[in-house]
Amino acid sequence: MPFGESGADFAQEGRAVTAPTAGQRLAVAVDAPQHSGLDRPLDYLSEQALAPGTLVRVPFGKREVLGVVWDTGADAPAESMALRGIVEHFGALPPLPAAWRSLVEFAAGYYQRGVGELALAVLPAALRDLDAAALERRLKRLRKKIAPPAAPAPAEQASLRPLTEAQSAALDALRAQAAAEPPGVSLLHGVTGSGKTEVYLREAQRVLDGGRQALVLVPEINLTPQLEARFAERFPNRRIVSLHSGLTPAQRLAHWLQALLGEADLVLGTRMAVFAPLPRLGLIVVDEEHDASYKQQDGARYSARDLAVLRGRLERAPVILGSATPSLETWHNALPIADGGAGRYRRLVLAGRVGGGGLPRVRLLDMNQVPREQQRASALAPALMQAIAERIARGEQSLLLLNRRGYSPVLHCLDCSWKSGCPHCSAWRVFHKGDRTLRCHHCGFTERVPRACPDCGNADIQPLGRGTERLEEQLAQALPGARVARLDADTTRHAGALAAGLARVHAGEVDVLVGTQMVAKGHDFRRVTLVAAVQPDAALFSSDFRAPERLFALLLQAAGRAGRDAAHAAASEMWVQTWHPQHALFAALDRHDSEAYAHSQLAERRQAGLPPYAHLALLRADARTQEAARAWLDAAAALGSEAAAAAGVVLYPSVPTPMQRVADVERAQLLIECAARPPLQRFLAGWLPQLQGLKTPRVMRWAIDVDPLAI
Ligand SMILES: Nc1ncnc2c1ncn2[C@@H]1O[C@H](COP(=O)(O)OP(=O)(O)OP(=O)(O)O)[C@@H](O)[C@H]1O
Ligand SMILES: [Zn+2]
Repeated sequence: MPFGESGADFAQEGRAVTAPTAGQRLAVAVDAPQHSGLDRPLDYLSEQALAPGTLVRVPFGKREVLGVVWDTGADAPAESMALRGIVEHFGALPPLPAAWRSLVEFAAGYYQRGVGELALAVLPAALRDLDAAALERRLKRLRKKIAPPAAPAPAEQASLRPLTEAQSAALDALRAQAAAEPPGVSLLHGVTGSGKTEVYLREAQRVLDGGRQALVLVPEINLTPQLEARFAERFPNRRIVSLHSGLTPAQRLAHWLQALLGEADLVLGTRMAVFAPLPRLGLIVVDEEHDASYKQQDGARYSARDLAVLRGRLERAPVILGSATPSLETWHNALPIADGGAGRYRRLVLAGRVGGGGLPRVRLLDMNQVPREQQRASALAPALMQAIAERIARGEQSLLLLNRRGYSPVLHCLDCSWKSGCPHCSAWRVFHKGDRTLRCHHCGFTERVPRACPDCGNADIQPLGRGTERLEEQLAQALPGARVARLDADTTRHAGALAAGLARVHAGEVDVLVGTQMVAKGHDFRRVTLVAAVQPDAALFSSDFRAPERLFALLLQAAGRAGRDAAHAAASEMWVQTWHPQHALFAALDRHDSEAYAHSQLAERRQAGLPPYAHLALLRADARTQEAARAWLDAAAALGSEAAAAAGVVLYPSVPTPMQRVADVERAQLLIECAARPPLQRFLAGWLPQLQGLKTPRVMRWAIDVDPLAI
């Protein structure tokens, strides 16, 4: 359907008036928080019959707000005369599809939010500021701006390069899967550089050729501009829109409208895009499905990966979860029941790299063997520095991963015990040498570096530990003439800086790239032959049970940036500087064996009764004092203890969160655990509304996090 016509079908000439005397009764979802008593859709009257999914403006208290017609009643009975009328409806837009409403309804129930709260949170914010007339004007402008796409060229297919055998096999399986009823979920488990993206592209092609829409989710779109470019290049005659938080409100609205109107063929976006309304949805891809950024960390704390799977089921669309290092949840789901798994997904394997190059050789550098003075003098052991110098001499690139930005994580006084703490958080303030500041990475509190120790006046205050800024400086000193670049949140603050930095690496204008995890993900670097993890040990002993899983994924991803050009693969290496070279995680890394590592981790999780063998939720409380937060959680636990016991749900004692104080707010949490999901869900649904009645300190906030990623 050409763009120019699509809106017109839905236009209604009349507008509903504010106070109808009779009419249709509508349940309208509006933004009202869970457990406010108004968290179910509210009843209104409309003179005109409106379909569920229609966007409306309704009076709410003293305001007029955006709402979504959720249900429609029969003709309004007499007593409903007291109901307020809607203000108007957005007749120029088609109603949001039923599957969209089902998705929101499920997500609200599962993550314990109000339906309206979630529905409105996932609609573009710009919609709230528009009335129906303004929206119509927007649509007109949009239609003018966007020329109808040229007909897809049939020649596209011809110029494609041949698939590898593994890619063909995976595609055959995916096609069989897509034709099945229901199509189900496939895990595309492909080592780094195995050509997963090509598989997504071919599947997207099939779906677009069939007149359907494709939804492709990526962890962080800004980190991988290359991926967007690849889709644009492959489908020059298709309309591709993106949805992510980097867009202006107007852009986001325009892209969302094109998705809803069926005008966008392919939506490429971050987690929020899982809620993009797509009337012709035919495929969902979740790239790097293990990535933690699929979990929303505030408001409705949903997992876009999990919702993508649900959405596929609701809309009978095949779902592809792609990763070189699948999450343990996904592993479990992809493991046959006979092998102790859940047998829900089908696993497709791309075992080798495109072009037949091998994966980089892993070299564990035992830091215990490095003399003290050398450790103090440089972040990199001499052998590693030497290896980098050799790369430079050969015209190859090296990539150094250090997950800490700034110059040093803390400053300290050599005389007294002063350290650069944050007065507002339980954290150190990081020394940034570039602008000579101490900055808190949690609350943002920033000050000039003091000239002398604030406690004892000693002028000798020194950086302790190393961040990316310091590593960059040391490399520049140790490798005179080398072109060293750094990519982290500090150097990429300005729009376009990251893309420009990556472009320089791709163009071969950089010899050594230093960066945080943003350099490890997804990039198809062609000249990198050495990757080094400078200081990965901290995660080995974290209190968070998921930390090793995340570290393993990060290191394997990082290793995957080396030797992607088969010509250089044989000489490519992944160095790891560690104090614990015997650790099982490194042994698995050494063999690039994500399968064995996943199995051993799953066995540990099973024994410890942790996800995916148990289901968790976290109740969090923020208050002025730790006592107040804990007292509230304890009262909440007391309220729920009987029902919990009856349901087989365990309520653990309240504890301070690992980062206890942020911006002068004390934080505590209470872990909730159950062996099965449904009783946990039922318990939460019964318990949380009761918490509304608890006596709450004046300054306090609480929130529930279902399937928390970090505990
Ligand atoms: N059939 C093919 N023939 C030739 N080159 C290919 C083929 N498929 C993919 N490639 C190329 O191989 C490289 C690796 O592919 P791609 O980036 O898709 O791998 P990936 O599995 O997504 O990797 P990662 O998980 O590391 O991001 C790319 O440069 C891509 O263009
Ligand atoms: Zn702070």
